[in-house]
Amino acid sequence: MTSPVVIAIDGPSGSGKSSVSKAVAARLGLAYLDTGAMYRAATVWGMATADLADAGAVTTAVRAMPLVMGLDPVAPGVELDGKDVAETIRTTEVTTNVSKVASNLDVRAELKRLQREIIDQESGAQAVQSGGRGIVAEGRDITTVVAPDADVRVLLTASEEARLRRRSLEVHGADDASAVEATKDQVLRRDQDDAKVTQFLVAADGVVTVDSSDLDFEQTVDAVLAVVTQVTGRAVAPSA
Ligand SMILES: Nc1ncnc2c1ncn2[C@@H]1O[C@H](COP(=O)(O)OP(=O)(O)O)[C@@H](O)[C@H]1O
Ligand SMILES: Nc1ccn([C@H]2C[C@H](O)[C@@H](COP(=O)(O)OP(=O)(O)O)O2)c(=O)n1
Repeated sequence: MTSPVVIAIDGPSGSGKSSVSKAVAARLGLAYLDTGAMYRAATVWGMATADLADAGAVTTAVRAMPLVMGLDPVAPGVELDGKDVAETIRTTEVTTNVSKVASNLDVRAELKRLQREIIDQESGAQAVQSGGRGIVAEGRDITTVVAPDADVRVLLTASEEARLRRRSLEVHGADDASAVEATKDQVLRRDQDDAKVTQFLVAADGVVTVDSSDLDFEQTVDAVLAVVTQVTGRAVAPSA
């Protein structure tokens, strides 16, 4: 039996972190943690119970946030106060506001603590006992701050053009000039704001860069799986 593995994946908006990480976790039979979903849930909770302009009140709210993260890569799920908020956390209003909450360093400390707890639970002694195989965690600071000791660390990048086109297709169902323009705030402005508190544009020492600009989705998943095999020696089961 192989010991549990921790795979950390960071990258900018639209680089494919969430979709690729889910596919990698599913292929390897690992748990999946979407840390961006935790910042989004913190934003929903902050908007519902505090004033987002009041950093102290948001911190207090997030410390008491009744959040449950689903770790199944096929159906991850996010629950806040017993309610499924998987769709709410992806609304434009939340996307527009999330960087405000993510730039609060006390909120970051609290979410990092929760993220480490989940990663330990899926990769530590408890996981070995329960037959857990490990976890893929993705976000902006997983390779550098949350899990710098991860077995595999990947920075997933893509050109600005490719990222805008993908997000535009996803959100507006089109990638013509006006759809791409309407996506810029969600991608470029947000990356600019996020880059003030996290370092996800350049790979840190020991982090392998996978550039997906000219790869399709399956090729990107294969490229990340190849890094996993190269770094850990784990063979990847062929897809069904
Ligand atoms: N290599 C790729 N080629 C084309 N489209 C991709 C690729 N990787 C991801 N996508 C698509 O781009 C969109 C954004 O991907 P997502 O995983 O949400 O990015 P991120 O989590 O980095 O913001 C999704 O619709 C996804 O299916
Ligand atoms: N580890 C993380 C993950 C996300 N964030 C912040 C930055 C992002 O704007 C938000 C939402 O992250 P998410 O991964 O859902 O963003 P995408 O829309 O997939 O690009 O959370 C962070 O600061 N640190």
